Amino acid sequence: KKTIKKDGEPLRNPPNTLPLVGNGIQFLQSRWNLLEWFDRCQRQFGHETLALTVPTLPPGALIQDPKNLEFVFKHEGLFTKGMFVKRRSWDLFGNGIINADGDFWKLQRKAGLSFLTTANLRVLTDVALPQYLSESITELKASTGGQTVDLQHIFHEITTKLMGKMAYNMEMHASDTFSQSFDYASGCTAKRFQNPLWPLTELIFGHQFRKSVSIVKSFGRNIVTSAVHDREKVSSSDTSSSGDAESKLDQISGSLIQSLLDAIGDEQMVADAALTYLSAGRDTTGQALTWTFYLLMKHPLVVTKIREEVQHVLPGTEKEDIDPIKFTPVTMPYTMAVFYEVLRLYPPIPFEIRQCQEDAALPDGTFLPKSSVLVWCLWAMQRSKLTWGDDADEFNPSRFLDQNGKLISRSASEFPVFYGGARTCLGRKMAEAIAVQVIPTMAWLFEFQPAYEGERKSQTSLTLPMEGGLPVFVRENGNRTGEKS
Ligand code: HEM
Repeated sequence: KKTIKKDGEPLRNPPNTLPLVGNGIQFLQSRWNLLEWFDRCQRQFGHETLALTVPTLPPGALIQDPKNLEFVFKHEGLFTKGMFVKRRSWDLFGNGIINADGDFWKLQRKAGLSFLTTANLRVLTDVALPQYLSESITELKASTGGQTVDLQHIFHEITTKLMGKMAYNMEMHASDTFSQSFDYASGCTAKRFQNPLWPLTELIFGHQFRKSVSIVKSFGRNIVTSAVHDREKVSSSDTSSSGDAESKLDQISGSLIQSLLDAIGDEQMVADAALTYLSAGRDTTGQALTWTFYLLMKHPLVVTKIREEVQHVLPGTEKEDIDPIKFTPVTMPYTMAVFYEVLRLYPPIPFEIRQCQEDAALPDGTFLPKSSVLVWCLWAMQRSKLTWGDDADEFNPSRFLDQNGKLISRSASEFPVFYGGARTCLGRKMAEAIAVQVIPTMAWLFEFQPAYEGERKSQTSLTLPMEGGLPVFVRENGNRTGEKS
């Protein structure tokens, strides 16, 4: 029987590997402890590839070297999600793009590309986002009387409304039953990757999970029904429009679901695809904004610099004059650097798993037999001093800027937050467009103070939601000069 080897020898084991159970007990820990354990692996072993063993599961390897990751990105067909990932995430995502390979993946990717066009992103930045941002600002202004506000909810609401309207032509909210059921189901799906006995555990404790999945699936069917209804309405009505901002948004609303219906046809599969896009688009971005403000509250000098950038782009701006449309990745390099630095330390997708479809050899000489499982932990890799220097643990947005203040781009293998190669994230530009408007607008208008003590952690999920949200006190920022108050 072939085994994972390097230079004819088994790989070294990570810390806390036990006889018989290998890393099985380790994986049963909470998400937060697991992230810390992966971080210990990179601190102790650098870029070395390590063995991961869990009884009953295929042999695994933990890769930590960007060179190995580059190889994985270049050989998408060799390292796919495979049955290991699909079996665990099937209930939630079915045939959705995150789970799909081959032609069905291509169809969904093509539909996504026709949704995320430059013209549609322009409607997002010029019409939809300013509108939803302004609704959140109104809510925050109404909360300056000393009550606590959950910023994670505020950001989740912005991204939910955006995806709901633009992708599906539906009004969606972060507090919808669907959203809560999805969060619960996502947590249970993540636990399946940590617990080899999940089929048994769910047989006994899986009632709530099954209920949540059923609510999520029924919501997916609603999205499709509503899209089919929209189609019938459009074909029987006059489609001429005035060309004003509101009608531009109406024209493109639902373009993702319509492209999916065109490309796939089968309504159950379209529902799976729609739910997957919804999760990919709104959760990641909402969470990234939440961690951004968590870090900004700890780093007031960074807030000052963001405000200076606002002043530079909008000179003479007064209290209520802020025009977020002017904030773009080109005009706001410092804000972009802040966003990238947050993504480095708090990657919304903190782990990745792939399965070898054939025997393979990594650039560092590791041999992987067919069906082996390959794991990398972005959370840990992006804290590596070998890749990011001695200050890798510090929040330092300047590492993404050159001497002239221009953004430095890092290779996908060193900075894999948006993945790399053929399956690189389709929504990167959308996420950046949202971040570059939301961060400076909120930082300019408000002062946030923590309404919690200690550190915030992530709850177990497929992405990186903050456990318990981000409760803050809000007050309006009286000082618009960009200087520290
Ligand atoms: C900060 C925000 C975001 C981050 C960090 C992020 C990260 C990622 C990562 C790591 C993957 C690869 C996942 C995997 O296959 O295991 C991915 C895929 C994907 N992302 Fe994003 N994403 C973000 C925002 C968005 C947005 C706004 C959209 C818009 C709809 C989006 C759409 C997608 C899609 C469709 C895929 C699947 C691509 C494929 O398999 O070909 N993402 N993203």
